[in-house]
Amino acid sequence: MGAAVVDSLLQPTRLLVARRTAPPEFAGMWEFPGGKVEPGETCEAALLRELEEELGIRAVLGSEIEGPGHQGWQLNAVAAMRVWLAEVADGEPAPLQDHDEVRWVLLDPSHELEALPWIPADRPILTALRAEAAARRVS
Ligand SMILES: Nc1nc2c([nH]c(=O)n2[C@H]2C[C@H](O)[C@@H](COP(=O)(O)OP(=O)(O)OP(=O)(O)O)O2)c(=O)[nH]1
Repeated sequence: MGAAVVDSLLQPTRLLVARRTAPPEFAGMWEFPGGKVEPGETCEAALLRELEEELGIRAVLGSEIEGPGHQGWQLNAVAAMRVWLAEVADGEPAPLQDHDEVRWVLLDPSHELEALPWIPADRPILTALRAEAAARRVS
């Protein structure tokens, strides 16, 4: 599962993005930090653990960005990923594991976000995230 770490769950304006170092077909591409559930873990606990291991942060989770399927967002023929909004509770995000760079980017306007070479399967998730952020924006 993945985390859409934003600057504020209440009024998200920036997203924390991470650049993968492996495997070769995804190295250099940007993604939502996260990873797989270990035996006996809930999805939420696994996500919090991955954020700590990968980025050195303690986070609080917000709502799930619901995907079209039961398992969330389809990544390829065999894998899917559920994604939660999250906010940093403690620590400064750093690329400790699996990534070589992390960056805060504006959700809207989206040029910077869209211009990054994302893992292609993540683009529909970005669209849903931006729609959620726009809905929360106080006008
Ligand atoms: N974490 C993550 N994985 C993604 C995203 N988009 C995407 O297609 N994937 C793919 C890449 C991998 O093939 C697969 C799972 O990656 P992963 O990072 O959770 O798993 P991993 O086996 O590399 O590492 P781990 O669970 O041991 O931390 O999902 C994304 O936004 N975040």
